[in-house]
Amino acid sequence: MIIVRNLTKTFPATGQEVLSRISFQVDQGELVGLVGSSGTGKTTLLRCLSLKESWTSGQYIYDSKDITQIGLLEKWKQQRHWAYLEEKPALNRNQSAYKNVLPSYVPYWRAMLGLVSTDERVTVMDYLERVGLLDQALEKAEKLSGGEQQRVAVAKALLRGAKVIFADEPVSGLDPEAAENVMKDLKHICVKEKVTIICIMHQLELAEKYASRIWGLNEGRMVVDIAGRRLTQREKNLIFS
Ligand SMILES: Nc1ncnc2c1ncn2[C@@H]1O[C@H](COP(=O)(O)OP(=O)(O)OP(=O)(O)O)[C@@H](O)[C@H]1O
Repeated sequence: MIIVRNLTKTFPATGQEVLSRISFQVDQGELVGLVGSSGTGKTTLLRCLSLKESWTSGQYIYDSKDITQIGLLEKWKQQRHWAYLEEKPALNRNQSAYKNVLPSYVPYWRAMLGLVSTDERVTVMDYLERVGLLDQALEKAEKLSGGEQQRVAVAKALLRGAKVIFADEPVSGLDPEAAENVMKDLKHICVKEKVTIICIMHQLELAEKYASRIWGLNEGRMVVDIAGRRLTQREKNLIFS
């Protein structure tokens, strides 16, 4: 479970308060759709939650541990339970999906030398199957569609044992069908693997359809925090006005 109290972020260079006293609670296995107009602080919120960005103030509790009180080493260990999915996954385009995923499960040097046991190979293939990529496992990453590349990134996160995935617009740039498929995958993973996913979404309809929780940000404030469903016009006005 994640509990955040009064998260505030000011960038020292500009003095701009980008996030203002944001508080929420998220249970394990939730799929949170984070929506809001451009420049309202969605990426900054995701980066703060994944500790890629420092907090100006606030309290952060994850699995009953107060993250705001722990040292650098503990924070680094904590981050290993989390994965950050970029809009465009950083994959080795000349390597197969399988080889891209392998180092997330076995040490890099063993993956490079091919020193992989049958058990490890089966586990990696099993995870590729879970994200619907079994048939494309040996396909070079450059041959995979945008949606399939996102699935490779998800398989990597799952193999690393990620309990929380922060996804920065994972369906941006995908055609509508691919976007729906990625969202279905993410939803499936939340339910089956009990992974929590916090996902920036530009398409409100997808958030309404797939998210179990919707957060609306407006000028750095959380103006809507509701269970996933169609938003009322009033809620849309609060977020997008
Ligand atoms: N490193 C930084 N230093 C100073 N200001 C920043 C920095 N990063 C972001 N900002 C500012 O913070 C505000 C929120 O930016 P952010 O990228 O979080 O918004 P967003 O909602 O994700 O936007 P978009 O939907 O366009 O990606 C913007 O005004 C931006 O200029």
